[in-house]
Amino acid sequence: MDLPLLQFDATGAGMYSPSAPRLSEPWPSRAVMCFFHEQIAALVDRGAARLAGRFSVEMGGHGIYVTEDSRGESVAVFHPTVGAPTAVHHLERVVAAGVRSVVVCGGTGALVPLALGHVIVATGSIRDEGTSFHYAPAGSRVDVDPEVVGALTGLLEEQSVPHATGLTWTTDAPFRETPSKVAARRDQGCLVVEMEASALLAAGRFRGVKVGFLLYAGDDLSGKTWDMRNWTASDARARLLPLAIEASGRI
Ligand SMILES: O=P(O)(O)O[C@H]1O[C@H](CO)[C@@H](O)[C@H]1O
Ligand SMILES: O=c1cc[nH]c(=O)[nH]1
Repeated sequence: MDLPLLQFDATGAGMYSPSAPRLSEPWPSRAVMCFFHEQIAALVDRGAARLAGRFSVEMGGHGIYVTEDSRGESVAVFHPTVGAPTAVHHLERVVAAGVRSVVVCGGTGALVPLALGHVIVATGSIRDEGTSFHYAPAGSRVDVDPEVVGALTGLLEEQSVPHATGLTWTTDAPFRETPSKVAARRDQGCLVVEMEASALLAAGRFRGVKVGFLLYAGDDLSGKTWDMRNWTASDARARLLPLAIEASGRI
């Protein structure tokens, strides 16, 4: 089949390259991609993070914040918008700025019975999106670096945070999560579904950057019918952002 997505070009450089967003202070070498707008706002409200720059207006003009971990080291925090192409666009821009390790904290749909808010450390992802195919040869799966998984689970164990480890299904089309696809991904070993992980992993590897994921179980797709579980109000979000900030110094 003459599918353009199968024509990965391993050697070609892009005709143009990502540029670094300007910051009002030096760019940290670590970042947290946080999908929880309200938790970034809360961090700023309590004076723990400051606005230091913005992404371009075309990409939504999201703020780029700088905070510190428990050792006083700087970490950039930003929302990467929803979906693989724009998440990777934001990753490319921060890598151009010198970021070398990224922890993603986000929500997912549970494909297996998992309590709302249960934390999942992704060990890899099924590539059911298009963006990763521009960064890695065609294949069904991309794995997280086992050392990154170990660093994240180590932190969670230290802090007594119950968690599961396993695969995530990254889809471009959340409204096409059909019962048979859910069953097929579950049979492949996926615990959860989200929209960015495999693309971020492939792009991170292509650029030589470490990427890890602290996710939580949100809405429930493990039964016969979908249960929203009011998942975007889960208190896991407030717990995950500080853990991700700390974890970015461990991967
Ligand atoms: O709630 P967040 O963490 O954005 O993550 C999941 O939810 C969004 C889809 O509703 C996608 O971004 C998906 O990855
Ligand atoms: O991508 C996603 C995220 C949460 N829940 C879903 O069903 N899909």
